[in-house]
Amino acid sequence: MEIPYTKMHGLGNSYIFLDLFSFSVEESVLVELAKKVSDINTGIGSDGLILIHPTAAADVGMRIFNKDGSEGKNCGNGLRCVAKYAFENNLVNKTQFVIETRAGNVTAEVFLDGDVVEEVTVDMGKPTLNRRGIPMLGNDETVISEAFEVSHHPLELTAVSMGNPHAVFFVEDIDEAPLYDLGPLITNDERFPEGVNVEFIEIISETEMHFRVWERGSGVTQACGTGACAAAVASILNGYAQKDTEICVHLSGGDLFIKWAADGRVWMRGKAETTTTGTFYWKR
Ligand SMILES: N[C@H](CCC[C@H](N)C(=O)O)C(=O)O
Repeated sequence: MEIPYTKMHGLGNSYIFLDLFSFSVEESVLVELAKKVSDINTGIGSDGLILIHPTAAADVGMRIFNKDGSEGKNCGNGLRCVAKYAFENNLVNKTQFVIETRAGNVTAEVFLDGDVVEEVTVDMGKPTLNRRGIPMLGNDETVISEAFEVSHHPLELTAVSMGNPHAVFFVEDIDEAPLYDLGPLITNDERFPEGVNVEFIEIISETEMHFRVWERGSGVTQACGTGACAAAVASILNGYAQKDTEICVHLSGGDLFIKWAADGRVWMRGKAETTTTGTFYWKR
């Protein structure tokens, strides 16, 4: 099977993109294909697979599959790449358009340098904060700096969904964050029935933070756009930052700018880059 693809990344969070406006792939092979293309040795190498597909519900649709083949419902870095791809490949003929995700529709706006998309802003919509909406076991309250012990480590959890679940923890020193020790335990913790993306945050100021992530289904990645949104929301919920102010989130792969507006909607601004295009020869 010869599969045309484009590899793109948002701050080093890379995906293999398939353009289903001009190519079709069977639903039944997607999980296996996501694992295959993500593998650096026998595939292409990425944090997962993203489909850009036609949809009656929006200008373009996006589906994201993690490195382990599991399907996520949203992907901030992926959305900025989809917006860049859609504009540069004439899937849309405007600079502001709607992208359908499994978590609902979002609006993206591309900003050009010549005829190349340099930066993308996405209105990510409103976060979900009640436990059942995360989803997380327990009463249907919000989870803000709640005691959360894992493997005898006492932590304080703030839970936020951006259409996908995030467990946010604040640490004094980001370089001491227990990302590799506790990330894999928390992501599969039974208190999160659908698993969870795990973020460790070091607050620098009201408008700046350091950020590391263990992603559900992909492990440690260079960046996570929905995670950065969740981190900004969590920092405001805990009184470390303010609404209506752009917060610079320093991820391993670069900076994202997040604002939780007074109307409750979360805005994400950042770059998206094309790495390469090619053909993946898949011997099933
Ligand atoms: N890297 C993505 C998030 C992937 C989320 C996925 N790991 C899941 O929710 O299962 C981002 O930039 O938002």
